[in-house]
Amino acid sequence: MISLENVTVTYEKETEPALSDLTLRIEEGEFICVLGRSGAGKSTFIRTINGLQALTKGAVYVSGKEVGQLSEKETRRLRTGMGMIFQHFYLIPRLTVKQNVLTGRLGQKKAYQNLLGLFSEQEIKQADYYLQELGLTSFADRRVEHLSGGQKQRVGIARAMMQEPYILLGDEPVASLDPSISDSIFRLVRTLHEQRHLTTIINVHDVDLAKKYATRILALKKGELIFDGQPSELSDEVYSLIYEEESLNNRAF
Ligand SMILES: Nc1ncnc2c1ncn2[C@@H]1O[C@H](COP(=O)(O)OP(=O)(O)OP(=O)(O)O)[C@@H](O)[C@H]1O
Repeated sequence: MISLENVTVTYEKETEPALSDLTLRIEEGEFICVLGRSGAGKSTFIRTINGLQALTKGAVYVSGKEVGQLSEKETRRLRTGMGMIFQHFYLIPRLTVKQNVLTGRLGQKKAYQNLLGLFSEQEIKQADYYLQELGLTSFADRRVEHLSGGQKQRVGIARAMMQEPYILLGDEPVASLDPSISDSIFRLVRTLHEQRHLTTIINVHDVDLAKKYATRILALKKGELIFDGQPSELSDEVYSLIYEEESLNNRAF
């Protein structure tokens, strides 16, 4: 359902590509974790899927359509179908938990409805449903600036689910959270993934989380795909390859 064909991204003024000739297919309903050292290309990879990243070469297809060739309207529809969760949550601090969750619907509404903050009864019911699913009902009227990191990420997930996405993308969603909270966030995401057959693609630093929750692991190193396999296939050798330091000889001083 998602395919990348020879995708290369080289940022302006950079000599090395951030993604180098990536070709792979992701099927509906997979739970993918993307591993790699800092700067390996994980965020760039996620952005190629939701069309936020211009490609230097190659093409990305989602549901058979080439992402870079969509009209504005089609791009908006594509993004509505993709929920995103982020390391820094990107919530609106002064709004309540429930108001933040409701903003997940804004992409599907007309501008005047957004301006007036109009939500239908059905949307409010849906927000209540996700608040409950994510254990946030008792926080619904609290401003998000007063929540803990784990609670904020649960709001982020509920907001993403309000889009009724068929793809969930996560860019280091647990990087600022402690290990037990990170595990509970992954458990929630895995449950939503299973209930809704969500295709889920998440960047993560923690290899144990990837092994515990993913159905498939990808690893990037300097923009190249160096591992694509089942969690059980991620051996110590592969692990070392992903995370080894560059040798001093190869380092530019
Ligand atoms: N806007 C940009 N302009 C120039 N170079 C960039 C830009 N964004 C990323 N890069 C470079 O591209 C490479 C890949 O970056 P990317 O953010 O995709 O990696 P990452 O694996 O997500 O890293 P991290 O785990 O630190 O978030 C890095 O060398 C980075 O410095």
